[in-house]
Amino acid sequence: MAAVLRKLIQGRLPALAGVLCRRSGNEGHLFLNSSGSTLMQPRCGYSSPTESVIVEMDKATGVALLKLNIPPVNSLSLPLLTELAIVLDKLEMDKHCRGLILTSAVPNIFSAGLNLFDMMDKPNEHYSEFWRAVQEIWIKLYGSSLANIAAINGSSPAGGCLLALCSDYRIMANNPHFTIGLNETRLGIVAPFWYDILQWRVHHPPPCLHLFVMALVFRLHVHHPSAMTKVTRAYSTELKISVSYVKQPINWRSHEIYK
Ligand SMILES: CC/C=C\CCC/C=C/C(=O)SCCNC(=O)CCNC(=O)[C@H](O)C(C)(C)COP(=O)(O)OP(=O)(O)OC[C@H]1O[C@@H](n2cnc3c(N)ncnc32)[C@H](O)[C@@H]1OP(=O)(O)O
Repeated sequence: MAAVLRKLIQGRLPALAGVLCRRSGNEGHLFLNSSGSTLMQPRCGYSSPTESVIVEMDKATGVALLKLNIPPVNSLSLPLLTELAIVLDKLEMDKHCRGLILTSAVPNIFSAGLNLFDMMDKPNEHYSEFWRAVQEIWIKLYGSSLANIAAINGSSPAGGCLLALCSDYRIMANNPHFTIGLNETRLGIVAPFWYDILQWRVHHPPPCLHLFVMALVFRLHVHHPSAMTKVTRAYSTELKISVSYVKQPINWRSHEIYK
């Protein structure tokens, strides 16, 4: 580990971090894994062929539990990012799925962030594909129509922190040995500008909280229609504003950047 970090710090890391790659438009691969075989034979709903993302679907609640399962540290390699993207697409299209919880099957580690070996000594084409895959995960998780929660059950530096920030809610195990944050700046990696957007959302939670409150209001409305009609009307405008904040990076204006 130390040797890898030293090599990166010595400046051999290609200055590709933060470069946003254009989408290649090859979304046709969505239901194939990186080697081209079909994906996700049913196992509690879904599973990825290499089990690098374990999916346990609770049919009663419609909540899918996604466990990253690439020991030793769940580093986000191109194959893992690709499989995760495919699983997310599949869940998004499952009309029984209402939400997902992203966690880790590896003890004490949520994710070590981007795979350092995917960022060194590779041809330029690889870097393009890799950063496109990173960006895709951001778009898919943050832009998901499913409620998503990160259950951070271990250390989660850099890109691991990204996964957590992409979720609607974050819950982290209370363990002083678990770390989270942006250590990648020490390696000279500049997080892309959209990372700021994610941080902004976490540091400015009112819209998200507001949505939560609104969900409760609507629920009350269903059970006590007469009492709640006025309240619901009063909040409906606010709700629209909140939704636009919460899903801000995927509105037409910002989405255009990634076409
Ligand atoms: C931020 C999001 C926005 C945009 C993306 C751009 C910015 C993001 C950049 C990144 O994500 S860069 C990656 C930064 N990540 C790190 O620097 C993590 C470094 N790793 C650690 O801090 C620790 O390994 C640990 C995750 C806390 C786990 O510690 P532990 O003591 O349990 O394990 P150990 O250090 O012995 O590692 C075991 C094994 O795993 C290999 N390893 C660790 N991290 C990575 C990694 N990111 N990529 C590839 N491989 C990794 C490590 O080399 C060891 O392998 P070995 O046994 O063969 O030596």
